[in-house]
Amino acid sequence: MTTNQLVQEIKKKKSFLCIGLDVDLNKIPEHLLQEEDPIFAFNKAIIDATHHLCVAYKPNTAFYEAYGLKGWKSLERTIHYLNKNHPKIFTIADAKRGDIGNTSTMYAKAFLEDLAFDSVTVAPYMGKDSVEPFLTFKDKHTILLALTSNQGAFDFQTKTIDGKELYKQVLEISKTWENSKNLMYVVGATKAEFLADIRQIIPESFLLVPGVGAQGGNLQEVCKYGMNSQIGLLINSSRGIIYASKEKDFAEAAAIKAEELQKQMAVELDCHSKS
Ligand SMILES: O=C(O)c1cc(=O)[nH]c(=O)n1[C@@H]1O[C@H](COP(=O)(O)O)[C@@H](O)[C@H]1O
Repeated sequence: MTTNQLVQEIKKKKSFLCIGLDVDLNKIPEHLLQEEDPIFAFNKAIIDATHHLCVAYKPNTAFYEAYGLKGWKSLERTIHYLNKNHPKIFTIADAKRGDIGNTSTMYAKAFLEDLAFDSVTVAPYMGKDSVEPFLTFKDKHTILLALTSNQGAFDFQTKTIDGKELYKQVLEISKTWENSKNLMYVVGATKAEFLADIRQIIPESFLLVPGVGAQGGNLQEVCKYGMNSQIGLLINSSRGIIYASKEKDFAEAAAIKAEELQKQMAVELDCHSKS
């Protein structure tokens, strides 16, 4: 999917919501455990109930890899279901990969070619040659970790090296890489106060912003400092939506939570279009 297509969908649905499909078998309704593939059954119900409210889904691959081959099969079924039934929805493999060049090429093939996600999250720590293989795929996107939502972000990312914070160097240096137009960046919603500075460096890029809901990030703050002329934001919530209920009404409860966020986003989009 191109960035333009994503922007069109955001405007059409009045939503820049990304729903995180982080499925934990201990947290899903018990009746689903009788299904042949409980993870896919859960995801399908969540997708069927929420697809009109969001523009992206983000399965975090850890939640699938944890269940071995069965988990990988559930991930494959989920992405196939999305690509077949909702081709205009942006898909993110949250895999946080990155390695020496030839290995990164294989990671990129796994997520962008074989599973056919629109994008994959990548760690920048190993540098240019570890990220560039992901950037060669046409109309696919590499979402680079810039300033993450967790407390550990202050261990390295905000440290000053050669007179500048490390996360700012990630943003500046990655902009110079080949096919950098295919880059998006992760900035945690819990770090909204950094967004004004971040927008100085990457005014045009899309940001994936996790951390609203369970981690306490504030949607309005993120919009105030993070929105650009093309909206430029995908705000993710995982647990806050998908585990709204552990009963048979889990999908309806998820839709209610998703709609709450979508409505707040519609207000932000209205204000933005008038300003
Ligand atoms: O790359 C991510 O998506 C990510 C980056 C980050 O800085 N913080 C963060 O929470 N995430 C992911 O976003 C999701 C957040 O989930 P909830 O806290 O349940 O909404 C999880 O899949 C995290 O792995």
